[in-house]
Amino acid sequence: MTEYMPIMMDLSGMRVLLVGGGKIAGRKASQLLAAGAELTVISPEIGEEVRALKQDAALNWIAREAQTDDVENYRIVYAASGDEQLNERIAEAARRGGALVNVSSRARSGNFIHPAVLRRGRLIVAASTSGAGPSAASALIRELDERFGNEYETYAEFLYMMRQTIRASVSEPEVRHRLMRKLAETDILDHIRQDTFVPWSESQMAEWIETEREE
Ligand SMILES: C[C@@]1(CC(=O)O)c2cc3[nH]c(cc4nc(cc5[nH]c(cc(n2)[C@H]1CCC(=O)O)[C@@](C)(CC(=O)O)[C@@H]5CCC(=O)O)C(CC(=O)O)=C4CCC(=O)O)c(CCC(=O)O)c3CC(=O)O
Ligand SMILES: NC(=O)C1=CN([C@@H]2O[C@H](COP(=O)(O)OP(=O)(O)OC[C@H]3O[C@@H](n4cnc5c(N)ncnc54)[C@H](O)[C@@H]3O)[C@@H](O)[C@H]2O)C=CC1
Repeated sequence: MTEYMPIMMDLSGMRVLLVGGGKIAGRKASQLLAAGAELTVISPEIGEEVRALKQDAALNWIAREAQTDDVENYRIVYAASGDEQLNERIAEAARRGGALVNVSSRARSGNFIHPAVLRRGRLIVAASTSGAGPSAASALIRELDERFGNEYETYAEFLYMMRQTIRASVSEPEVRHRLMRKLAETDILDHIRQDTFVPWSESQMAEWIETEREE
C-alpha cells in the first residue's frame, strides 16, 4: 500500500500544466486557480467548466493534443484527459523529468493525489482513502460538513490574529508556547456559536496576553 504524505501547498505563482479540458480538468483547474497557480491547459477541446474559468488571466489554453515533451519545464503536472493511455505516457514523462504528477484516470500512475476537502476559511479538513474509494472520501466530508459550521471560520481567524499578536509581542519561546496552549483551550468557540463573540480589539488581545502569560 502506498503511504501517502498529506501536505498543504501554496501554489501562488507556480506554473502548472493540466492536460485535458473536460469535467475533471475543470474541477482541478478551479482548485488550482483558487490556490494561485499559473495554469496552462493543453487540450483540443475544453468543456464549459474550463471555458468559464478562461477569463482568469492565470489560465492559458493551448488548443491541441498534448504530447509527452509538453511536460518539460513543469514541476507540477496533471494528466486529466479522457485518453487513459495518453495520461499514462504524460505521467511517465513527468516522473522521469522529476515532476510531481497527478493522474485522474489511475491514482497509482501518479505520485500525488487529491483528498476530498471541507473549507471553513483558514480551516481545511481533508479526507482521503488513498485512492481506494473517492466517493467514500466525499461522503465522509459531507458528514463533517454538518458537524463543522461557519463558526470555525471565525474561530480560525481569531486564532490567526491572536497568534500573530503573540509572536510579535512575546519573545520568550516558553511563554509563547504557554500562551498558544491556553489559546487552544479558551471558550471562544462557544461564544461564536452563541453569537456572543465580538472580535477582540488590539488592547483586549494585549490584556489577555498580560493576564495569561504567567503560569
Ligand atoms: C486518485 C484520485 C484522483 C486525484 O488525485 O484527483 C481519484 C481517482 C479516481 N476517481 C474516480 C471516480 C470518481 N471520483 C469521484 C469524485 C472525487 N474524486 C476525488 C479524488 C480522487 N479521485 C483522488 C483519490 C481520492 C481518495 O480516495 O483519496 C475527490 C474526492 C476530490 C477531487 O477530485 O478533488 C472527488 C470528490 C468531488 C466532490 O466531492 O465534489 C467520483 C464521484 C463524483 O465525481 O461525484 C467518481 C465516480 C464514482 C467512483 O468511481 O467512485 C476514478 C475512476 C474513474 C473511471 O473509472 O473512469 C478514479 C481513478 C482511480 O480510481 O484510480
Ligand atoms: N479523478 C476523478 O475524480 C475522476 C476521474 N475520472 C477520469 O478522468 C478522466 C477525464 O474525465 P472527464 O473530465 O470526465 O472526461 P471528459 O470526456 O469530460 O474530458 C476529456 C478531455 O480530454 C481531452 N482530450 C482528449 N484527448 C486529448 C489529447 N490527446 N490531448 C489533450 N487532451 C485530450 C478532451 O478534449 C476533453 O477535454 C477520465 O480518464 C476518467 O476516467 C472520472 C471521474 C472522476
